[in-house]
Amino acid sequence: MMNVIVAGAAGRMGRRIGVMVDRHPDLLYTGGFEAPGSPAIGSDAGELAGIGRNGVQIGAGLESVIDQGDVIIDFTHHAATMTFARLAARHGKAMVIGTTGLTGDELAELAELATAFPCVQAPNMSVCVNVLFKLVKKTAAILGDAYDIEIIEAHHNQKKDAPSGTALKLGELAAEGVGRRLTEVGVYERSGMVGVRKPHEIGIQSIRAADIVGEHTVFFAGPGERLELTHRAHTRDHFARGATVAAAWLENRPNGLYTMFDVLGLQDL
Ligand SMILES: NC(=O)C1=CN([C@@H]2O[C@H](COP(=O)(O)OP(=O)(O)OC[C@H]3O[C@@H](n4cnc5c(N)ncnc54)[C@H](O)[C@@H]3O)[C@@H](O)[C@H]2O)C=CC1
Ligand SMILES: O=C(O)C1=N[C@H](C(=O)O)C[C@H](O)C1
Repeated sequence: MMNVIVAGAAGRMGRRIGVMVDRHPDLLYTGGFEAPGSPAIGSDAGELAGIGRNGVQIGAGLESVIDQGDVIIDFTHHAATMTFARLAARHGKAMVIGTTGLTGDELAELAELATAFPCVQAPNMSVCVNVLFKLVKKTAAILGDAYDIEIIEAHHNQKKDAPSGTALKLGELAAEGVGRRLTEVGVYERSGMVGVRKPHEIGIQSIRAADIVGEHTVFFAGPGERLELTHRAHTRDHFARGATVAAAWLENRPNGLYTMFDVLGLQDL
């Protein structure tokens, strides 16, 4: 049994994670917190999640609740995530990080910190998106440079980061499939007389509209045809369920930085 602390418990994901923790037989919702100053502080976590009062009072910041759980599930903001990871390392707590927008330096620090605690970090906790990750790298390797690769992602109009963490990971894996790095070939904006498309570019474009939960399409466009691989999320529940599966998977796990490939057993595919 793992006692769970939900970071950002009042958020879109935090509330659904509360539901999925409550449904998971090996998890117990024992702590939750929000940013200092949040109106949710002091309220009941169960009521926030819509599962009925559970007696867990929302705290102000992780330090106020860190002794209430074994694993922290974090879907907040990248700068906050790093603060939580430093605390988790100090207190030997496990962590599931779904928050996106982490910088290269933050990801490097996280890898270092994770020598002191077990952590699953993934820009997308959905089973099918992690299958898509595998398919995209293999498809890029099969089709090679004869096919232009482009990515379009669409999310709700409240999303703060762009491109999505999922789109960036799709781009990284597609680039790896053709033996390159996204940092060399990624193109994130085309506006004005941009000239003809350079060979090997991987364009990533973002749509932000209404309440779109999350959609990603990878285009492999070649002479006279194209292949489109698309994932569409219907609700946030599959992300939240994936996060709870990861939290349970971390019980008695050695320290280290893991991905959803490890959790789902996809690492060797
Ligand atoms: N990995 C995945 O499968 C998924 C990742 N995400 C990512 O999760 C993050 C959150 O997304 P949403 O829930 O839609 O955002 P949201 O804005 O609805 O929720 C974020 C919550 O975190 C809280 N928060 C911010 N700073 C905090 C701090 N210092 N301490 C405690 N709480 C703090 C906010 O008050 C808010 O309640 C984003 O980075 C998003 O890209 C979202 C869905 C799936
Ligand atoms: O902000 C969201 O909502 C989502 N963010 C993640 C991302 O940035 O990839 C995952 C999912 O697409 C939903």
